[in-house]
Amino acid sequence: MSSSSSPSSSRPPSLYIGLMSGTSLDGVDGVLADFDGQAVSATLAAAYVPFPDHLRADLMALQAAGPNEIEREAMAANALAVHYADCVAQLLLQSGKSAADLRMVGVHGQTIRHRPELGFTRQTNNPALLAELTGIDVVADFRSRDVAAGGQGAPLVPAFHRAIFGDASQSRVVVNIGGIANVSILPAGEEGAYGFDTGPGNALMDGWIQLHLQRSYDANGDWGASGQVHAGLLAQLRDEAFFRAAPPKSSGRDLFHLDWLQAALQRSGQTIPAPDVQATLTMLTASTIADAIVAHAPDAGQVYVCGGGAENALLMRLLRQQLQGRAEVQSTAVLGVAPQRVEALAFAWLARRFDLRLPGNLPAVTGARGLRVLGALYPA
Ligand SMILES: Nc1ncnc2c1ncn2[C@@H]1O[C@H](COP(=O)(O)OP(=O)(O)OP(=O)(O)O)[C@@H](O)[C@H]1O
Ligand SMILES: CC(=O)N[C@H]1[C@@H]2OC[C@@H](O2)[C@@H](O)[C@@H]1O[C@H](C)C(=O)O
Repeated sequence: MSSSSSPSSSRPPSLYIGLMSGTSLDGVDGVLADFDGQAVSATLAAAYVPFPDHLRADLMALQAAGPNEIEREAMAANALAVHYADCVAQLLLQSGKSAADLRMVGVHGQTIRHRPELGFTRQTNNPALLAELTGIDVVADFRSRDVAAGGQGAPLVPAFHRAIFGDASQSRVVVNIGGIANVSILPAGEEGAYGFDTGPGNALMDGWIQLHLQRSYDANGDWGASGQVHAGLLAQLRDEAFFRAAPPKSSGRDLFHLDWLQAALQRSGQTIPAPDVQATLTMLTASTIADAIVAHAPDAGQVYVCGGGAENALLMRLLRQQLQGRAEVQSTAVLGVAPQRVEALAFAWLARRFDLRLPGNLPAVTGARGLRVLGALYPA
């Protein structure tokens, strides 16, 4: 991938925006990318719009059952669309493009419930409002069709990781550490990409530091680094059926939330200092990712990390420690894509797939009955 100027005017518009707001609930990451055929040819702009505290709190409250949910969800969806539109405006400004130059916006929405075993996953959003506010065609709801075909609807990024990070001669693993973590296993060559959610990424660490220090995340992992990993608590946390389950598997805040942690703390029967709990949660994320790699990609020598977790120095150190002698662990930045841009770029890529009516899922990853075109169109 390279950075380049505007596309040739002799070919049809090939500019897409991807917007991702993930399980961390921190805000929306956006990119504006150009495509050549099916492949990303350049990223022209990147932007991040943080959510205000009240929207974050409203979205957090929607992760579990509560009163008047329908209205609260609808209002949160409207507020989200306004922030998405703000992100689109920033991307247009940065790149010097106008809405008319754009082909589509691919927007993930905000996961507020993920229950594929019940036949649904819900990414709340108001794509009609986003189309109205931006004047650009919007593609949304990328997960439902895969779930309708019997799949998990997640993770979706392995197909994109294969397209952008796959290598002809080297086996690679890409790890996305957002609120939840997922791995993509990319054997050398074009075939056989595989992947699944490994469990918590930053979500529990974020929740714990918020509870104790009222900070939204543990910058650099400094607070965790001031504590000691508690072996007993780590064992309690790792004794979760999800970690032992065979793929296909996906997860969310439906399972990994603060009450899940509090229950394990109670079972441990001890009062553990808060920084030690943070150190233990960081080790939980690192060790469950490493276990997944060792079990499913023992020969992959190169591990590339993306998502906000790549910024957590303690987490990266623990992951390197866990994989020492097996794999080199680096950020996707060394492959030319900043770690915080990867997921947003994935949704620009999924919008392009939709536009070309090409499948976006990998049945081997999600467990769907077959390849499916993902997304629904809201014309400008
Ligand atoms: N400097 C930093 N130090 C430590 N952690 C960081 C730093 N910057 C970001 N993070 C972590 O990354 C998180 C955001 O990551 P990201 O944007 O990948 O999440 P997301 O889009 O919600 O992901 P997903 O959809 O994959 O769950 C923050 O909540 C925080 O925990
Ligand atoms: C249901 C849902 O929103 N899942 C997210 C979440 O965040 C990380 C992990 O869990 C992954 O399964 C997925 O996101 C990425 C973008 C994916 O679909 O690949």
